[in-house]
Amino acid sequence: MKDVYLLSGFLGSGKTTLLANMIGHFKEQGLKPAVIMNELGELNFDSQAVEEGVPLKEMLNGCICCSGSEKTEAQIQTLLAEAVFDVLLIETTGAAHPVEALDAVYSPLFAEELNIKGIVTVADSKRWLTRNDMSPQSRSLFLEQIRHAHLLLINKSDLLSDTELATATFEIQGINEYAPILQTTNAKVPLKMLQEMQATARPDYIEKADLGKQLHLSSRLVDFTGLAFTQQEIEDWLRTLPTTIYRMKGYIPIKGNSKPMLFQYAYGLTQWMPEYVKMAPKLVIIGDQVNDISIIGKA
Ligand SMILES: Nc1nc2c(ncn2[C@@H]2O[C@H](COP(=O)(O)OP(=O)(O)OP(=O)(O)O)[C@@H](O)[C@H]2O)c(=O)[nH]1
Repeated sequence: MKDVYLLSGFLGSGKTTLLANMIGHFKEQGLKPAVIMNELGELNFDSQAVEEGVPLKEMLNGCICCSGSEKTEAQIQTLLAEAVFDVLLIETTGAAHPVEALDAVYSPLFAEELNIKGIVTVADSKRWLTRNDMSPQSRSLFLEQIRHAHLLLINKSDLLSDTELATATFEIQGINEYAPILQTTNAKVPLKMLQEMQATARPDYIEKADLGKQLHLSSRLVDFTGLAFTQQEIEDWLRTLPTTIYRMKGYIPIKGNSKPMLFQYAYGLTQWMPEYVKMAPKLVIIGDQVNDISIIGKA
């Protein structure tokens, strides 16, 4: 399995600086990192931060979330097919919502090959103190990026006084009490903290994880091999789920159909599409407390 890290944070918060640090860490361990970066502009200046020899896919003119998750899926598939790497680092644009970013990298097609370690959010501490000057939309995105992080860096701590830093840390911790939180300068994070991240609910992990950890935004892969449902049964099951299940995608075996149907669920809306290739009947579920929900057809 290849570990995947998503780097989230506002424009200029220090994501590229973190990316360079992480590449250094993994190389020291003898691991080969690959990188997907995306920029809103025409030219990606940040890619200069990635050293030569690191497989790099750039997505220009869009971000992971709004250019469609298919594009990211295709890029990851190309990387898996063509490049030799152990760890995948994905820098999202500052405008990316973390749920969308996670959604884009979690496909049933390669769920068994990738181990999503989670989202590292770089929070610009200086900006945090002046967040009330931001537009309501930007401020809300800033909060979402903090709320859904699996590891939180309170970066640019060198620009704050001790009192300001304590205030920022206390306030940010109040929004996300589950993620480990670290005050950083130049996004310097110890390798151990990265290695301890885990956002994928695998059976062995579910048993071991303590309750606090299970509250994170996480994903879960369900295998429907040997089962079949009617679309109505699935729709009825969806209505029993909590609103903190944000997203599902995958292939669901339907009674009377020889091939599982492509299924998408986002914010209460479902979409069914016939699939002409026989895909493995697997479904990815993304949400908070994803381990706790009961799965249709499973005891
Ligand atoms: N003072 C200070 N500057 C920092 C720190 N971390 C990063 N910077 C600087 O902040 C600027 C932005 O850092 P980047 O790493 O490019 O931030 P980014 O989030 O990738 O920015 P975008 O790609 O524009 O979204 C750079 O000039 C960094 O050198 C820090 O802890 N303290």
